[in-house]
Amino acid sequence: MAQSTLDSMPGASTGTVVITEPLNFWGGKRVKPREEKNAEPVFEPATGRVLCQMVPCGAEEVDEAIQSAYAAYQKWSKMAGMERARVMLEAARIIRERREKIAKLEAINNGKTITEALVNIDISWKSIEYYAGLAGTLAGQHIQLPGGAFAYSRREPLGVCVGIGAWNFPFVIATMKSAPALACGNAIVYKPSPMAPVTAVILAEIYKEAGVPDGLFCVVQGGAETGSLLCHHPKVAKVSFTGSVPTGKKVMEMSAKSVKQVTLELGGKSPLIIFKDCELENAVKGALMANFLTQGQVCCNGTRVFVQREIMPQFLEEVVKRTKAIPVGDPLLGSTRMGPLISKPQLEKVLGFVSQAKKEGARVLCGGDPFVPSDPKLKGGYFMSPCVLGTSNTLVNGGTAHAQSALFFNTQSLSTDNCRDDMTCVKEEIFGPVMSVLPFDTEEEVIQRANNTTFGLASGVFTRDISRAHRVAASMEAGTCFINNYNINPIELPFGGYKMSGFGRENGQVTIEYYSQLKTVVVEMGDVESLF
Ligand SMILES: NC(=O)c1ccc[n+]([C@@H]2O[C@H](COP(=O)([O-])OP(=O)(O)OC[C@H]3O[C@@H](n4cnc5c(N)ncnc54)[C@H](O)[C@@H]3O)[C@@H](O)[C@H]2O)c1
Ligand SMILES: O=CCc1c[nH]cn1
Repeated sequence: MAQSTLDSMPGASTGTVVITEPLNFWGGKRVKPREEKNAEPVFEPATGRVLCQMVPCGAEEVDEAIQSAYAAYQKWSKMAGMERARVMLEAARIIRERREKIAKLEAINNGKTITEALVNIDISWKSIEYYAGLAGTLAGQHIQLPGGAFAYSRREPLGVCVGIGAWNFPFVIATMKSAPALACGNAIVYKPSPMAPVTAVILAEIYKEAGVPDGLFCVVQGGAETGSLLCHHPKVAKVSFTGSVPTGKKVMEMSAKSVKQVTLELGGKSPLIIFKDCELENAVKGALMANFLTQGQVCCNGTRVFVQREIMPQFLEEVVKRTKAIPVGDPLLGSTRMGPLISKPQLEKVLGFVSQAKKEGARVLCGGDPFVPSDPKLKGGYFMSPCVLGTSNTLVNGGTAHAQSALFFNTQSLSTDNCRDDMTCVKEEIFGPVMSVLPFDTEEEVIQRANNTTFGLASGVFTRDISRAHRVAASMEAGTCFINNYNINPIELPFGGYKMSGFGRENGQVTIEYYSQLKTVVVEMGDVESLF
């Protein structure tokens, strides 16, 4: 049974898959929902068809999963790091071997293109390999004390951790949380997003096949209520959350009641700053990578694109030309570069942001409309054309933008900048394929404007001036700054937010700190000197 969903993948095409197997996993096996009455349909975004039913877990099921994780933790935490590493490496190997099938299922459930889904699955097995490599290195310190006494510290796991994930990177988020957690000797109960529930259970089966104790990686399905049960459970030591700021605040509040450790990976509205001395073609490519991966549904996207005024016309001409050329359509075709958004409400929300932007004075330079692919089976899908919002007087009235630059950008009185910092589309996270382009004049000004947000997940700068690049990177109030590229997030690099984009880190060595704790052991070698 474990393999049947994946086994149907090689021949599967968009609009053909229906999943009926249970999506919960604990005690080493898939578990049927106790009652089906609260089942929610999960849609295939490319077609609008029902892919499966997601049945939320109630209190008893959550408790069963956590008890099973706790039992597994008792065994796993006593194993040496090298022994854990061996099992994890086997899990990474199995994922690598099945990468095409898992990627296909991910693309069907999420709508991201198969090309991106394959990259995501590769990040996932690399994450497990990376933390397997660190598992054997976990160690404490020896500290000599006066009189022959000494102390040592032990790096110990936390216990049962909970992972709560967003829908945009379902398999990646499940591995990014479980890999460091397991390397440190913890067990983890993972709740995927109710909109993307199908691949977390595949990961659970793979860990089991690789040899983890039954219960070590559990999957409970559900939405807010199930998430809240997890955050309140007394046997849970830590909650690692990926999602929106409003939900993150709730998770923190609930976890505070029993003083659970928390990692929050939240949303963003990141700035990408393009100076006039940049290599323009790379800057344009960077802006597209910063905005349109996974249909723009990426937390660290650089959606506020600040372009130095002198190069705005050339930049816009090129960025609009390339955006218009993005092939939108069937996510399972190798030639597609943009699939559907995750859901109908998300599509409507994003289109609503575009309408609002127009009302507030922005000009749609391209896209921003519902898109109906020519393939009849995709008629019910949640597609839209990728959108660039910019300045009204570029690329209009015929003539090239370049020719118009003297008129509209070099003469103060004629410059009409329709994307402004106070617009909704520039202030709020849209989470769709919408790029807002804003002009700027000086470095000092753009740094101030870039940081003028409550978010702080990522940032980027394109310039050939090496000193400026590092000066700007140091000034950004954000967890990451990309210089002359964007959205490069290999597993070795710490990832996380400043300000309201969250705290704690995922990826990189530092994440070991967030899934372990130090115990100090003090050893007396002589007699006790008592004051009493
Ligand atoms: N920083 C990062 O690494 C990162 C990565 C991916 C997505 N995100 C962010 O996630 C958001 C999009 O994802 P989303 O729409 O799934 O976010 P969301 O906050 O709506 O949901 C995230 C998860 O929280 C669960 N949840 C909802 N209410 C809950 C509650 N009261 N208690 C416990 N759990 C609850 C959901 O079921 C889901 O699993 C965006 O803001 C995006 O920027 C951040
Ligand atoms: O949506 C965010 C995706 C991401 C990239 N690296 C870590 N999370």
